[in-house]
Amino acid sequence: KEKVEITKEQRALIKAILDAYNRHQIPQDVTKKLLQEQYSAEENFLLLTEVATSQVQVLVEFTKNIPGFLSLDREDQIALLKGSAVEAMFLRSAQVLSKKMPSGHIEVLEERIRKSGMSEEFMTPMFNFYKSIGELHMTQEEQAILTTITILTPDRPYVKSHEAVERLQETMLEVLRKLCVLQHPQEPQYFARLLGRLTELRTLHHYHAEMLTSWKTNDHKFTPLLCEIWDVQ
Ligand SMILES: CC(C)NC(=O)n1c(-c2ccccc2)cc2c1CN(S(=O)(=O)c1cccs1)CC2
Repeated sequence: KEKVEITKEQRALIKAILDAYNRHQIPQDVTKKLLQEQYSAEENFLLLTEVATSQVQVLVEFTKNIPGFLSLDREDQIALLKGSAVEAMFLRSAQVLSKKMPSGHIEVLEERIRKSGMSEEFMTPMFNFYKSIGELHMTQEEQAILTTITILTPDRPYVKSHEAVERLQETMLEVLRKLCVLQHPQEPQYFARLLGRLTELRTLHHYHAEMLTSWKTNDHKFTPLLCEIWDVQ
């Protein structure tokens, strides 16, 4: 039986990331709006745009607190943010939905999301992903570090210093591996299941790109920040 121990440095890393993750949350009022009275598909779309935009702002702030991120090449920092924004948004959405919410809130949120002009074939994989994340019952640390690993993916488009990013990601992967062994001793495959979710995230990223084109054709407007981070228009 492997004796797993988290080093002092790794504990400091976990603390830094968890603090940043908890400090940079989407403002409650923005997500609360999603729960208010009945909206039309158009209004739901606008609300999601607002929530997604605020999530990107939160993502940028969170990323700046990832140890080592700001020492990366400046252009690589942008490439990593743009490459991971959609996946980080779906991960955060899944975490929002898997949180203990007052009964009925989840259903209302799901209803708002379903009725926002999104194509049906995108709904199924998206809600399957939310469900598969919810079933993992991730701890806060695991959520924060999994988001960090997603951001530090070396093979995003236009990343130049692949090795520098890979080194940072490997450090985070080792921390997550140890956390999984320590926090889920009965599930030896838990770490592998978490990494499997990252693969599922990439397929959602692909669906999302297709969605954007369909929204564009139906003349849906996005905010300048979403257009910038998603390379739209
Ligand atoms: C919490 C934030 C990050 N989640 C969020 O913005 N959601 C949520 C969501 C999930 C669970 C709880 C609350 C909200 C569902 C969807 C989005 C955004 N996208 S989108 O970015 O493609 C978008 C499409 C049109 C305008 S913005 C569409 C799907």
